[in-house]
Amino acid sequence: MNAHYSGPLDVGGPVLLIGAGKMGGALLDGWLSRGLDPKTVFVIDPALPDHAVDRLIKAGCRLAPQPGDLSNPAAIVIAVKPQMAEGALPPAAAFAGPDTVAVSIMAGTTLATLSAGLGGTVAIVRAMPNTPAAVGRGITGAYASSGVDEAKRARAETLLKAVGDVVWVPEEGLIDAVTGVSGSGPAYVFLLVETMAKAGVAAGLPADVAEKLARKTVEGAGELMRQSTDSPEILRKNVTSPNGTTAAALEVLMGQGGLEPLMNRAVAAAVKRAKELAG
Ligand SMILES: NC(=O)C1=CN([C@@H]2O[C@H](COP(=O)(O)OP(=O)(O)OC[C@H]3O[C@@H](n4cnc5c(N)ncnc54)[C@H](O)[C@@H]3O)[C@@H](O)[C@H]2O)C=CC1
Ligand SMILES: O=C(O)[C@@H]1CCC=N1
Repeated sequence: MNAHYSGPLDVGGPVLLIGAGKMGGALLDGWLSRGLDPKTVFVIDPALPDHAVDRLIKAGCRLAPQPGDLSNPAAIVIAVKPQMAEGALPPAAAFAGPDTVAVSIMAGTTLATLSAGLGGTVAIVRAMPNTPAAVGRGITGAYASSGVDEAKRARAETLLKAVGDVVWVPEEGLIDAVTGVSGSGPAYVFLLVETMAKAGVAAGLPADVAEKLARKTVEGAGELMRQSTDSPEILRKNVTSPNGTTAAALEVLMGQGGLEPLMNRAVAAAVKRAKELAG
């Protein structure tokens, strides 16, 4: 649970969510579980499956607002795929007003594109959350454009903190680096579990045992890191007996062609793709 938030969530006005898929849905769940009044939450998502629509209606959110239902909301959160931005920006522009902060979580989509699509006058925050947001343990990197005043920045932060922690970056371009490290990062960790399990099978373990060992190792190591004040480097050294088994494994992982150059290439590829998505 996020330690930085207390009291029912309130951003002083309605919130419009455009795109309620994996990330938009996780944000929405976070807002509602933190006490945001569902009657103040409007959702536009024309392709939501029926069960998701039913859930939103049961929760008390308002779907597919028409002009007249909503204007000048406190926040508009845009959570569609970057390739779908063209369809999402016109409704956002239609509902936005002088008091609105627009928060885009779309990878790659630049402030220039967002600003053009929103009519040039809307205050915009670019944010990059990650999927642990679904369990309130996300990390979001955010950048506020020059038109975002303190109150709007705080409002964006309140919405993003409902699903975890927030760090602000000083330049828009750094959002691509955030995407490469933490936005996409959960996939790297899940791949680590998959590959550890496969290596366990190669070492002779039954598949279910190997998966359990790999999964619980990453869960436990993550929790240990969370609860500890030691750096990841110290925690690693604590596992590593001189001349022992871990040292033997780390010689491979930390040697030439090991994890560091591989991770550098992986993150660089994600950053490059984010820039390509910008068009
Ligand atoms: N999945 C992830 O790990 C992360 C995703 N993101 C960003 O979040 C955004 C959404 O990604 P996901 O939630 O994974 O995708 P998703 O496909 O689960 O959700 C996108 C939703 O947008 C809806 N949609 C499409 N066109 C629309 C329109 N014109 N108006 C309203 N709704 C529309 C779709 O029906 C769908 O429910 C992307 O831009 C992605 O870059 C950011 C951080 C992490
Ligand atoms: O893969 C993607 O493009 C999105 C952005 C970060 C995580 N998922």
